[in-house]
Parts: sequence; structure tokens; C-alpha cells
Amino acid sequence: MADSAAAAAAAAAQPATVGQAVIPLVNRLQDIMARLDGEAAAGVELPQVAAIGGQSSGKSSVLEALVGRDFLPRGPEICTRRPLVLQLVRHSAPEEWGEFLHAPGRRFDDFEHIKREIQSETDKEAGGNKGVSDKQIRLKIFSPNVIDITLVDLPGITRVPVGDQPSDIESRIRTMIMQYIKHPSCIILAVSPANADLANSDALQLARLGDPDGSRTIGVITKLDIMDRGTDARNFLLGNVIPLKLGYVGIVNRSQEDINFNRSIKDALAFEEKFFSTLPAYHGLSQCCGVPQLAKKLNMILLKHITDMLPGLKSRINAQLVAVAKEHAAYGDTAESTAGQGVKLLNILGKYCEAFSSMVEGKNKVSTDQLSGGARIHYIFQSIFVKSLEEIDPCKNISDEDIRTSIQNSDGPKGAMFLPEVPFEILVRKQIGRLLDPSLQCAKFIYDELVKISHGCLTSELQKYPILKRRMGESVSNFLRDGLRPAETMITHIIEMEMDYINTSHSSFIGGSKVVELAKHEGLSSRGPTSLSVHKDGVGISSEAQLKSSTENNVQLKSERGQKSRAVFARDTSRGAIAEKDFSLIQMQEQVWQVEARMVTHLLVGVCQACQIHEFTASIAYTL
Ligand SMILES: Nc1nc2c(ncn2[C@@H]2O[C@H](COP(=O)(O)OP(=O)(O)OP(=O)(O)O)[C@@H](O)[C@H]2O)c(=O)[nH]1
Repeated sequence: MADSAAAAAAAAAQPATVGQAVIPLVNRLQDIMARLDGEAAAGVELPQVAAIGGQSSGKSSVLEALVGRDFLPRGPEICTRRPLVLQLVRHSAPEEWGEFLHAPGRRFDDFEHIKREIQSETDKEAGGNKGVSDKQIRLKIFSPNVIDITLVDLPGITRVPVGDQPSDIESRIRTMIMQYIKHPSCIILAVSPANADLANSDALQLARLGDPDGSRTIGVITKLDIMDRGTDARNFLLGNVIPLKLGYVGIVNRSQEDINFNRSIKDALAFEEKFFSTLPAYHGLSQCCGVPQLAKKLNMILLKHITDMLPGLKSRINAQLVAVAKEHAAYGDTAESTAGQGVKLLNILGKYCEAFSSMVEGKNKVSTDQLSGGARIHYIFQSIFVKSLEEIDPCKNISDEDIRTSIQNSDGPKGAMFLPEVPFEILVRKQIGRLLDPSLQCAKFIYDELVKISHGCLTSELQKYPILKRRMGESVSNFLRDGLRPAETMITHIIEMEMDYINTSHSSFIGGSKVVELAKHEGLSSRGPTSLSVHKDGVGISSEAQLKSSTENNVQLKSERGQKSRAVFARDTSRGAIAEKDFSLIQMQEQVWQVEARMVTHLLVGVCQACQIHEFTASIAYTL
């Protein structure tokens, strides 16, 4: 590619030393900016060159001639259907190759492969039937024969939709082109074919919209070789028809026939040179004719553009540098030894633990807006959890029929002398099982609250160390999650234990249960001196006399109970003995639930306390 126009232009660019120094510098800056986030890079717009024009005006051919290699899809139909951002990187080694952003690490040494890759990527995004997409293809070409420059090949303006193109294809392509050329840092190559009406050139019209004062538009006139016989573009090239501050360059690219016959770029450049030197119409216009002149002009404009931009760029970078240095200084002595950094890390972890504990214990600055930290945990236990337990109706889904069936099932074929406990246990066990969900839910709420607390700790200090912050976040949430799992297992075990052993021989059990009444109804209790009774703490066997007195006790108890139980009792008094059963069951359930609630509470408080201790510092330090 030693013959490339770009190489010639690079060598010819004046002053060469400035060009050699400034353009690579800007390219390095471009690479750095590309790695920064949008906000940081926003202040530093670096120049790129965009080729615009009507469809098949010769844009890709111009860019190819500038690069000096045959690698872009070209043809009489629409070829460029996605913006191609082409970064030319000059290097000292003799090899030339390309790399696509979408295929990192893959080196394309064969330029035919590059062409095929562009075509297949285009088809992938825009379909195989002439569709157009605004999604960029980004390609880097490394070569010793190019100047460091970024070129953008854009789809050509078209009016009549073909293939899969939408009906508004023209306005879509115009909008896409404007996205590039509206930036003050964009140098516009307005490509117009000489065999069409130059005065109505799409490229020049659009360029005027993007660059109204024409300070960054170069007019490129292609296809000078196939103009109507007897006509020439001299007046245009001189700027007599549509003046442009940066002027025009006339080009003769390879024709479709040349492409079909694989005519080399070297031959094409030689043909072009001969064309301009032999045609009298272009005599005296050597400074604005030919691809090498375009490359040279481009280079000089680019240099001027960069030189104009540099003072502003420098002051913006300096301002950012001062801001970054200030932020840097706020981090303290960065030249600390590894041990010193370790101490700092431990300090941060220590402070984090203190902040966490303070938030749980309520020693942090008190917010008046909403409950937080330990207070919120207390609220979850005392209000949310208790309410969710209270909302469970202990007699729900137990009908008289269920009880009767349970009693009969437990009797088997013989019938029973005494009222069996089994049906009671079966029924109660089922009801105790309903405590599991709200208890697990409570554990989850506490876990969520602890995670929230962990996010609120040391936010300003950790802001300076985003990686540390992220790693600590991961470690703390792992730690909390590890605490949640055994807590859930324990809660499940406790409920299962309660279900497994129901203390029916508790002394304070009283009779008069629905089970008893139903048993009586079934003729069971009359057969023996005792009967099964359900009491607030379990189930017991009572004599008839005890049964009578315990019924009185129940009345006494009834008056001591809370609103809800009274309501249940009142509701059920009409059902006589059934109410006694309900009442007793409620009593017993509540007793169990209180025990449950206490145990679950202790368990979860244990989780909280586990989080307050500094145990997780070790895991964080280990992770780091
Ligand atoms: N004879 C002649 N043919 C040219 C010239 N420039 C381009 N062509 C031919 O015009 C056709 C279109 O060229 P491209 O370079 O693909 O044009 P384009 O503007 O990139 O096309 P799209 O991207 O599809 O809009 C090809 O067949 C080229 O060979 C020229 O200066 N002379």
C-alpha cells in the first residue's frame, strides 16, 4: 500500500512535524476518551471525517482510495446500509490488518475477508434485502501507509424505497446523516457525482444544513470520467457555481467495470493522474484534482481543525485534571505501603461495622421521616409479624363434619370407650402449620431490612472507593443471606416440633370442648366417667364434675379474653358447646403462637445480633 494516496498525503502534509505529532496525539486521546464514560468524554469532541451524498455517488470509492485498499462493498445498487466507522491507525511495522469492534481479538489480514465481514454484519442487522440500519460497524485498519484519521462511510440518500426499506427511508437516512455531520468536530466530505446535476446535489444541500457557514465541508466531485461529452466540472471545482470555503476536489474512481476486472488502486490512481493531466479543462487545477490532493487537503484541514481545537481542549482537560487531582487528594496519601493500605482498609471496615451496629441499635442520626434501622426491625416484629399471626383464624377450615369424621376415623371398626386424642391432634397440627408462612415472611422482612441498612452505611466514605464498595456490598449480602438460610431452617424446625408434640396433659386444660360435646352426641362420654377436654394449654381428661366446673371456668376465662375471642365466643354461643371448642382452641392456639412468636423473635434478633458483630469484616477482608 506504499502507493496509497493517504501515505502520499501523510508525507506531503505541511508542516509534517506538526502532523506527525498532533494527529497521533489526537488518536491516542480518542482511544482514552472511548474508555471514559459519556460524561467525562462529553467535553472533548475529536474530529472525524464523514462521507455523505446520494446513493452510488461514489462515497465508498473515495474512502477506499484514501485508505489505498480494496475492502468496502461497492456497486451500482445500495451497498452502504450501516454507518461504517473506520479508524485508520498508522504504525511502523510492514503488516496491514483490520480489527472489528464486534469481533475483539480477531485479526483480519485479508482485506477480502474484511469486505465479507462488513457485508455479513450489514445483513445481520439490516437484513439481506436492501434494509438500512443506523447501528454502527466499527473497524480499525492498522497500516504503515495511512494517516491517523477516523473516516465514516454513511448510507447514501435515496428517495424511492426498494426491498425492505420503509416508506420514509429518505427522511430516516437524512436524520442518520445529520447525527454525524451536526457535530462541530465533523469534517464533511460532500460527495456529488459529476454525471448528475451538481447544482441540485443532495450532498451539498445536506452539508449546508449541518454546516451552515461551510467551514468544515469539502466538496468532492466524482465520476468526472463519465460526464456528458462536451461538459466538464471546471467551474464547479473553482467554486464558481456553489462556493465552499474549503473548496472542491475532483476525483476519478474505479468504474464498475474496473471493479469487475479487479483493477488495482495503483492502476486507478495512475489512470486518474493521466486523466487530469491530459484533459485541457482541468489544466491549472492540479491542487484540486485527484485522490492524493484530497488526502493532502484533508490532512491539512484536519491539522488546522485540531490546532484550532487544541487550546479549548487543553483548558477543558486541565479543568478536569484539577478536579480529578482534588478528588485524588481527598483520598489521602496514595503512596502508602501495602501495610498502610491494610490499616486503612481495616479502619474503613471497622467504621462500617460501627455504622451498621449504630443503625441497628438506633444510635445513628435520628431521621424524622420514616422508621429505619433497629426501629424498623422492632416494628416488623411487633406490628407486622404479630398482626400477620392475629389475622390467622385458628378455626378456619375446621367444620363440625371434619371433627366428626376425624373422631370416627380414629375409632376404627370397634368404636371407642373413651374420647380419643388423635383427632384433636390432627386438627390442631394442621392449624399450627399455618404459622410457618408468616414466620418465614417475617424473617425475610428482617433480612431485607438488614440489607437496606448495609446499603446505607458509610455511603459517603465508600463513594471514593467504588470497587471496595461493590465488594463489600457483595460480601455483606452473602453474609446476611448465609444467616437467613439457617434462620429459616430453625423456624421451620420449631414449628415442626410444636406440631409433633401437643401437650394435652397440661393442668390448666378445661373441658367443655366441641370434641367432648360431639363425643357426647355420639354417645361416647356417657360410657365413661371421664371425657376429653380442650383447654387453653392443651387437652386433658376430666371427670363429669370437673367438666361442669371447667365450663364455669371457661365463662370466667371468657371475660378475661380479648376482644377478638369474645367476639368469637359471642358469635358462637348460639351454637352452644361448639363455642366452647372454638374458644378453647383459640386459647390454646394463642398460647402456642405466643411461644412461637417469642422463639421466632429471638431467633431473628439473633440474626440481627450476628450482623452487628464484626464477624463479616473477616469475610470482606478475605474477599478483597
Ligand atoms: N466511472 C466511474 N465510476 C465510479 C466513480 N466513482 C464511483 N463509481 C462507481 O459507482 C458505483 C457506486 O460507487 P460506490 O463507491 O459504491 O458509491 P457509494 O456512494 O458508496 O454507494 P452507496 O453506499 O451504495 O450509496 C460503483 O459501481 C463505482 O465503481 C468514478 O469516479 N468513475
